[in-house]
Amino acid sequence: MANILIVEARFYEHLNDLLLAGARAAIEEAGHTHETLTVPGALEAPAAIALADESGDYHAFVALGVVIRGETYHFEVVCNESARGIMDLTLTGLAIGNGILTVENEAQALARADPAQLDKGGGAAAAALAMMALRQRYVG
Ligand SMILES: Nc1c(NC[C@H](O)[C@H](O)[C@H](O)CO)[nH]c(=O)[nH]c1=O
Ligand SMILES: CC(=O)[C@@H](O)COP(=O)(O)O
Repeated sequence: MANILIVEARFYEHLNDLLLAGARAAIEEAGHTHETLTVPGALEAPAAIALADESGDYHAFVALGVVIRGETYHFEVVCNESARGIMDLTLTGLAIGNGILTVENEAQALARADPAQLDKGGGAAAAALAMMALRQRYVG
């Protein structure tokens, strides 16, 4: 049994609740345990994962959140830098599934966050578990 940390960037309460439900269901279905850490936004997710990894308590990580385009360039910064930060961590060997949605509007977010629809939270958890298995195979 593995212990998975879900790091949620809680910018939109109702959308994060859906993403969390999907991710938790996928982890429990696979027979693992999970904890949840909440940060203000997607830009804080990579650092939270890096800090939590220092504990040695987690076998994999799932990043969840929703970034919806506003009026300014900040959308690109939040999307690109959170994704880059997570990707950089994966390249150091961490097993991470990225479930941070980057969308144009709330309707797109809802369709993707809802476990009964596209279930991107569950998909991110599945990706984290797949990478954890890969890490266990090659690193031990
Ligand atoms: N606009 C969204 C943000 N913005 C906040 C940043 O992620 C960050 O918390 C802030 O710049 C302070 O460092 N975050 C989201 O997750 N989603 C958004 O739509
Ligand atoms: C993705 C964002 O950071 C966005 O919510 C910010 O909105 P705005 O660009 O209108 O300030």
